[in-house]
Amino acid sequence: MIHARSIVKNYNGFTALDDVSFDLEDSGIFGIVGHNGAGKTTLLKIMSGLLTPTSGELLIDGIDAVKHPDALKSRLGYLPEESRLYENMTVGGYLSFFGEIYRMSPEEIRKRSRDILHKLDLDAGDKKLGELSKGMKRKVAIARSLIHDPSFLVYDEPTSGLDPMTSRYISQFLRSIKKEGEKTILLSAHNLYQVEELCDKVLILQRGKRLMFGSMDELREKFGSVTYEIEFVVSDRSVLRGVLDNYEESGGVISAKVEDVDSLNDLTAIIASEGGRVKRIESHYPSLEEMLMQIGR
Ligand SMILES: Nc1ncnc2c1ncn2[C@@H]1O[C@H](COP(=O)(O)OP(=O)(O)OP(=O)(O)O)[C@@H](O)[C@H]1O
Repeated sequence: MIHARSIVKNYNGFTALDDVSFDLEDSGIFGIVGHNGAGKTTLLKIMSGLLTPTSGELLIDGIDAVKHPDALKSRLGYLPEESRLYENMTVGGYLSFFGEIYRMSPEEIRKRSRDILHKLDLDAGDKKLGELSKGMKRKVAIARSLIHDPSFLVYDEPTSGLDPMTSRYISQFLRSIKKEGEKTILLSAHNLYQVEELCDKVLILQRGKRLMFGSMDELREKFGSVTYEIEFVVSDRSVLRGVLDNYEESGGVISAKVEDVDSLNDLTAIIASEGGRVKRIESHYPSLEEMLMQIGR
């Protein structure tokens, strides 16, 4: 469905994207993450035909998006990081304006606007766009991206700057679109918990380069840093010397973090041989946030 090959983008000699490739075969939600300046917006703009890459190939649904970005237009719904709305228009007027650009009939526009606004739980009445709250404005921008029922959505930071309730609502809304199974959604986000929760695949960019790409499970595996939390009791703590140096104790129960499975096996063998008892072992997989913190800029 989407094939990106060796995408490079130079801005006046500065390389913002450096040889980025990936393939997406199915519908679903695909997240792009990375620190500030990693190249997320640049990649999303290229994906939506707003920016031409310096080199590289991009095929979306068989369309060459580098040579024929206009051919993508009717299939694409783009949500920029900050959308400027026409302050004096009403929500209905605004959606009609864009529906007409996509040559939709007044009836189609009315029906589609009603459905989308209902799904987004947005009832702005006759208020002008300039009078709406930030969350409502974001919902209007999302409604606009969907008015022509595109199959491919490119959302730059869809929930940035929104309160937790609105942000959650938009996440759920994206999940409901995903459930319908007809659209591919590409999004960038700094809210990494949201990305973990929503996205089928994640691309991690670091200074313009593809650092990792895959499902959360694949990323965790590649990262290879499962740690273990263990709670146990053992009467003679001196047996832990050299095996477990840092631990906490409360009410006779020792709790500790163990960095790998071999150390965990060594520790549980000692506990058993000393007549102790393991109360709990939990594996801890790194979150996307922990991965990005470890990766650094
Ligand atoms: N028009 C431009 N001219 C020159 N440099 C640019 C331009 N647009 C972006 N850049 C540079 O390209 C790099 C990537 O920018 P981009 O906006 O794609 O990053 P980002 O990952 O979206 O960042 P953020 O998370 O802060 O939004 C940055 O170093 C930025 O300064």
